[in-house]
Amino acid sequence: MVQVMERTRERAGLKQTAAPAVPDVRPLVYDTKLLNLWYGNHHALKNIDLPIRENEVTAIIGPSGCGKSTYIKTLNRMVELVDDVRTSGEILYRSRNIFDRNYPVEELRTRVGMVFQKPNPFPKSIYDNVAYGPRIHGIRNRQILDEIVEKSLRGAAIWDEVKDRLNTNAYSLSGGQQQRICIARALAIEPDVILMDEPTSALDPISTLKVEELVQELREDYSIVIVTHNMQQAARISDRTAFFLSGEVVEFDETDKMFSNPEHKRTEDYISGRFG
Ligand SMILES: Nc1ncnc2c1ncn2[C@@H]1O[C@H](COP(=O)(O)OP(=O)(O)OP(=O)(O)O)[C@@H](O)[C@H]1O
Repeated sequence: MVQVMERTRERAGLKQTAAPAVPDVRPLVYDTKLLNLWYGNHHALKNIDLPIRENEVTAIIGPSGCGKSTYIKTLNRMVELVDDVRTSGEILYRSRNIFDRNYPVEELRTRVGMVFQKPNPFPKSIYDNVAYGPRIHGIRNRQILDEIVEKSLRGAAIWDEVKDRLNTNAYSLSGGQQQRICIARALAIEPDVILMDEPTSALDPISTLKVEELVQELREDYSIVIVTHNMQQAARISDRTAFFLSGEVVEFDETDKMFSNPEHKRTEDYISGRFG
């Protein structure tokens, strides 16, 4: 078993990049308490307890259909866009329950940006894609917008590649570049948290590497929750990992610990590739 773990870690490049031990003291951004979610009669999330801490990358892993996307979409209440969804329990964001009747969901979505599996830029120029959110929030001053666009594109590590063609349609970019434009678009609203739902699954290996490096850098300023099918990716870039199975959190721990010495047999079987 130890050998299998070692191989997983080696494949993940963990020996070179292992993050230092994660202190348990960073403030909570989210605290999920006994969260249950049903799509109609289908019980998709079961008694989820999960803390998410500031300036950390929290990875959500698990086999297809285990509830990863559902969970991440619950964090910004996007899941409510689906008909016939019911929840119980609490998700505290900065100590306030986002399910409270009078919780301002629009405000939540300005604090919590999201990047999806497939790059989904608008059919607009690179500039307009990034300026979209700030404009919605009423910023019209061109100089301020220019500054936001540049800062966001720099933050998404794509400024140098696009600075001479900001008026080009974002669709003309490669998939990997489009995904970084989408990350810049998320950064432009100055979020507190960035949710990423399999952000590299549609990208080639080089673009994947760029997005992974970017996630590492963004951790300095943001708290990141990333859903990934790719265990090596979770091992490479996250501080903590939650392993979901059939709608439950089987194990949640520091990533290094989970990948070297998992607590539960089901985690060990999954990360060593025995199922999923
Ligand atoms: N809109 C929906 N209506 C009904 N059931 C749904 C809906 N979306 C997801 N489900 C079900 O909820 C469960 C969890 O789905 P979810 O998409 O969260 O899983 P996942 O772990 O993200 O899967 P994948 O890795 O394949 O994307 C699955 O059984 C799925 O079929």
